[in-house]
Order: sequence, then structure tokens, then C-alpha cells
Amino acid sequence: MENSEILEENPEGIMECECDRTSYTFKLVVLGSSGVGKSSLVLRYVKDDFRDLPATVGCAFFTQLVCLNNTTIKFEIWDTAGQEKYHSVCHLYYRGANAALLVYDITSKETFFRAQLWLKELEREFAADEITIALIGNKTDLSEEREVTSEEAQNFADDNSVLFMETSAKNNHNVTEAFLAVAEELLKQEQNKKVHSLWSSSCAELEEASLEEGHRACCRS
Ligand SMILES: Nc1nc2c(ncn2[C@@H]2O[C@H](COP(=O)(O)OP(=O)(O)OP(=O)(O)O)[C@@H](O)[C@H]2O)c(=O)[nH]1
Repeated sequence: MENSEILEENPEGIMECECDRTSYTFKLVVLGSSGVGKSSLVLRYVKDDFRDLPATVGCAFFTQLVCLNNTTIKFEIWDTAGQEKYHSVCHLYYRGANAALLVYDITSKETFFRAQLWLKELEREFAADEITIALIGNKTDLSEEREVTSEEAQNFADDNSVLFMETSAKNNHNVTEAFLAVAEELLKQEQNKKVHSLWSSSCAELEEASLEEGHRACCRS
């Protein structure tokens, strides 16, 4: 996590990063029940601010640039409304997402169950290697009212192969770390894809070479 920084986008929208060798744009959608702190997490991450916000209507859109391990990442963040009346349109917002934060409030078991339902919905809509998912337990500053233990959430995350972190948008605890963990995972997958495609093309070349060799050997005999 040390080798990372949040970057400013200049007025022309050009990424400014000394270490910019490769750049990626990732769509990240934030999902979860109303009031769990989705918008507050995004506001904390993008503007390092915390204040009372009106309930989100539909969806709010933000961008954030991050330099991580000599790579520039542009996060396109879609902060969805948690109110039930918007649920039917949510698929429009998570379509094409590379990553999802499934947020619950550690003081509300119900919101944890709702995050589990979100996971099921995403598993129906995306193949496993299509989307990086992080389960986020927010409001750790209210630990005396906690209803969801870290252990049960961690176990659930491990069983379902998703990232897990607890945060407080209010106290700025683990917020940047949560987004960076997702960025790191996305970069890892991009690197795996590159290795896989290099490997596939080398295999194809080898196959072609051995066919040619076989053909020559056959013509010699
Ligand atoms: N104590 C505490 N309160 C928080 C935290 N994060 C958000 N809140 C409060 O929780 C309430 C809801 O926060 P929002 O960020 O609007 O929640 P949301 O999930 O975006 O809600 P919708 O827009 O309805 O989907 C607000 O009163 C926030 O101030 C936190 O980390 N700790």
C-alpha cells in the first residue's frame, strides 16, 4: 500500500503521474442498503471529507486517479442509491463493472444479510473472473453497537473468495486502504491476463513451428 498515491486530474482531463507507464480505467460500483455509508465512504476517499449527505437518488458518479506500482489507475466510481425503490434499476449501474464494494453497517445484521444477497445477484450476472468484489463493514467507530462480528464477516468473505475490510468513513479508518486493495487485485488480474495471452501465443507459435518441422521431416523421407 505504501507505493501508491491519489492523483489530481488536470482541467484537460489528462492524468498527471511521474510514474505513468501503463494506465487502466476501472469501473467500480458501490452497493448496499440505504444508510450504510456508501456515499460517505466515496466522499471520504475522493475528497477526504465527512458530512451529512442527503440519500442518493439513482446513482452518483465520481472519478479518482491512483498511482500504484508505476501504473496509473482511473477509478470510475458509481455510488448507487440503497433505497429499495431504486433496486430495480441497479443492474443498469453495475453493468460492465470491473469491481464492486458491497457495503454493510457493522451495527446492523440486516444490512449484512442484504450485502450477501447483493453478492448472489452479482454472481448470477458476472463470471468469477469478470469482477473483483470487496465486502466492506462500515462504521467501526460505533463498535459498542456492533451486531456483525469481524470474524463472521471474514469467514463469509473467505468462503465466497471476496476481499474483506472494516472501515469508518467518519474516522477515516481503512477507507483508502479498501479502495487500494481493490486496485491491487484488479492490477494482479490484468497482469495474469497478460501472462496468459503471452503464454497462449507462445504455445500457438510452438505448435506452428512443430507442424512445419513435421512437414519438412515428412518431405525428406
Ligand atoms: N458513525 C458513523 N456514521 C456514518 C459513517 N458513514 C456514514 N455514516 C452516517 O450514516 C448515514 C448514512 O450515510 P450515507 O453515506 O448517506 O449512506 P448511503 O449508504 O450512501 O445511503 P443511501 O444514499 O440512502 O444509499 C449518515 O448520517 C452518515 O453521516 C461512519 O463511518 N460512522
